[in-house]
Amino acid sequence: MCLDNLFAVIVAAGRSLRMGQGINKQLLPLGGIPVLARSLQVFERAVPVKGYVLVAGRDDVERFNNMARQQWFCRKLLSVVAGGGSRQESVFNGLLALPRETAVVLVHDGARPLVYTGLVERVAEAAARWGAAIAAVPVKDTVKQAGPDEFAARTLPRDSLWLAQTPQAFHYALLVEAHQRAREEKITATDDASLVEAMGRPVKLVPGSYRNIKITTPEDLAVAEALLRCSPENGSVQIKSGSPVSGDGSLTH
Ligand SMILES: Nc1ccn([C@@H]2O[C@H](COP(=O)(O)OP(=O)(O)OP(=O)(O)O)[C@@H](O)[C@H]2O)c(=O)n1
Ligand SMILES: C[C@](O)(CO)[C@H](O)COP(=O)(O)O
Repeated sequence: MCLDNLFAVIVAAGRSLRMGQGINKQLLPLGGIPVLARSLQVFERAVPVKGYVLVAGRDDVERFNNMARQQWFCRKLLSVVAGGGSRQESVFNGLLALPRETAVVLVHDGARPLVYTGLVERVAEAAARWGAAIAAVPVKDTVKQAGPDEFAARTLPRDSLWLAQTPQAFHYALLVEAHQRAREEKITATDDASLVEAMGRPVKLVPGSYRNIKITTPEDLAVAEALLRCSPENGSVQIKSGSPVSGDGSLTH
């Protein structure tokens, strides 16, 4: 599938509970620019992206729309819609607001402001080719699965573990179907790729960047500030030796 009709959904309708009481992390300054503004600017600069829908908290729709258009000069912004009680619901609301001609859709967390155009484009290209693709990075720590009372029940084989990031990209019809089936079958997930996997469809892993962190707790903002002051724009991970790598450089899993 070609990338002629590539659109995006940027989700920013969460409650920022892990950041602290009464804070909207999307508007916290990062290097003097709001977190969300940084994320949106990357999609403004990503040439293949024709436009995007922003999903905001129900009480923030008008405010985010005004800021995006008047302060952040978001020319590709198609509309701002209200989110839902979960990230999954917010994504679905965004999908329904996209143009009918959408062929491939990118879904990105507004809380990941250090994303960069190269990663957006690579994930979109992989999704156009394979149907579904996500940015991901290899796990660096050893991961334990907890049993009851927080005793380590199992150590997971680190070589096969990746941390999913966003953007995540899909053939539009596939992602809409995955969300619709999840609603019917009461499947909930913390990322969109899980819903596609639940349909038995493969999801390509595209090497992301350890810089592409999600601003979740206060420490993340401090890390992001430090990252802004150092390391290159696109710190893509080096593909691990021995990982199955397909011709386009993305990884199978
Ligand atoms: N109902 C929701 C929940 C999350 N998100 C968005 O999904 C991204 C990832 O979610 P997360 O980092 O968990 O954000 P919050 O839900 O705001 O964080 P918390 O769980 O700490 O409240 C964020 O950009 C967030 O705004 C959303 O649009 N709608
Ligand atoms: C989609 C995601 O960013 C992939 O790592 C993550 O699952 C979002 O989780 P959150 O709890 O909604 O932040």
